[in-house]
Amino acid sequence: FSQQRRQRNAPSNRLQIQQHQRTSSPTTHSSTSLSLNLKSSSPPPYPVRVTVLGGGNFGLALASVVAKKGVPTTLLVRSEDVASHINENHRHPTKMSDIALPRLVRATSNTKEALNDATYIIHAVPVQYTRSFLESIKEEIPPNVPVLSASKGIETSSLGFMADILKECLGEDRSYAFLSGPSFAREICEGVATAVVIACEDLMLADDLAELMSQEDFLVFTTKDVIGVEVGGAVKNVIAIAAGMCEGLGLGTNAMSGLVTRGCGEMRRLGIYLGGRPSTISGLSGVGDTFGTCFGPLSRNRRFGYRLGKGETAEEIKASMGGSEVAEGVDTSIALVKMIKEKCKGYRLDLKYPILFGMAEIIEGRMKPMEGMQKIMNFPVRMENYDERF
Ligand SMILES: NC(=O)C1=CN([C@@H]2O[C@H](COP(=O)(O)OP(=O)(O)OC[C@H]3O[C@@H](n4cnc5c(N)ncnc54)[C@H](O)[C@@H]3O)[C@@H](O)[C@H]2O)C=CC1
Ligand SMILES: O=C(CO)COP(=O)(O)O
Repeated sequence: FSQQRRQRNAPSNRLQIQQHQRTSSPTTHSSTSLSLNLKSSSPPPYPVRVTVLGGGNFGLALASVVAKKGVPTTLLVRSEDVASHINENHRHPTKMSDIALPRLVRATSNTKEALNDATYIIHAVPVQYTRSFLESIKEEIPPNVPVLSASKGIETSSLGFMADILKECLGEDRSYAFLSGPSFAREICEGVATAVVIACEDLMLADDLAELMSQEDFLVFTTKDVIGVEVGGAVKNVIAIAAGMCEGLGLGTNAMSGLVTRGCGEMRRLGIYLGGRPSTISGLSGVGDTFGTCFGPLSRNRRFGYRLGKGETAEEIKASMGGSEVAEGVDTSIALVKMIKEKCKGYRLDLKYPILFGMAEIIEGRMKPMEGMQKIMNFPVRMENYDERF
């Protein structure tokens, strides 16, 4: 990565970001919101420009984070009208439109203009659209520019994680990093304290990105465990659908807590099987994000599950969302089960991953939500943790 940075005329020393109190106030910070007041920093001491791919809620949030550090940030959106609206009004016309974006966020629908001088690219396009989107713009993406992905899930067509899709679309030689953790776009934009983790095999790049984004209210940890982080981000959305469904069915706190805990057990089992670390699964991107998504009010996946529990079908709910918002857990649930069958060896995988398999059946309409819950609850007596046997 140092070599890549030199190629982009940046100094080869690590980012030396001075820390001082932020002078500007967050955009629409409510007086009751918790701010950690930890730190703030000036922009990096050499020219950095960040391009964010994806004008959805999370693209807007991450563009705001970077711009608040004083870094010019370009948001690539698909519609020229949306770009003009953002540039004129400093807010998105429909997504979190009550929230003002920092002035350093500029939007464009012109791919070349967005990408030609990018130092870093942040990818926040939903997983299932990622491949076609990247294929359509990849000629304009300069070589060597590192990509930080913020998307969570598994592609239904390839059964790959974001790391696989990115390498297939943009090449094995480029550096990739992955941001995850409990981080709802709206709370980030409101300046409410948020902690995330950035995973990258190259810890120097993870550190640089963490320093680029860290500020008061946005705390960034790093790890080398890419697979652990990606498993957590994908599986927690499926667990969130299950948690929402539990609530929609009118089940209580005991049932929901039991289900979420057992779901985290399946996440841990899969993560370890695929080469992730148990500590990553119990960290921000695994259990941490599961807490936020299952028990907080903001999750779209949880809302999706709630409606399933109330009797709507997955197709009806998807149709009502109209493609303007994603609940990544829906497609990921189907992909997860196929991927487990393909990659994990063993007999009766459905007994090893009863919640993940059960949720896929419910989402595909092969089992009713209450039937699925009963199946999950009626398991024979066994030890709580399989690792206790060793
Ligand atoms: N919204 C949030 O709070 C968080 C979202 N994420 C992740 O970020 C990723 C992006 O999610 P959001 O920004 O919330 O999306 P969103 O639900 O706000 O919007 C979906 C976006 O997808 C874009 N889109 C639709 N069809 C497309 C296509 N064919 N090609 C390119 N783009 C297309 C639309 O422009 C739309 O803005 C997801 O993987 C999500 O799991 C991660 C953490 C928090
Ligand atoms: O990943 C998220 C928060 O960390 C967002 O979750 P939802 O997509 O369910 O809203």
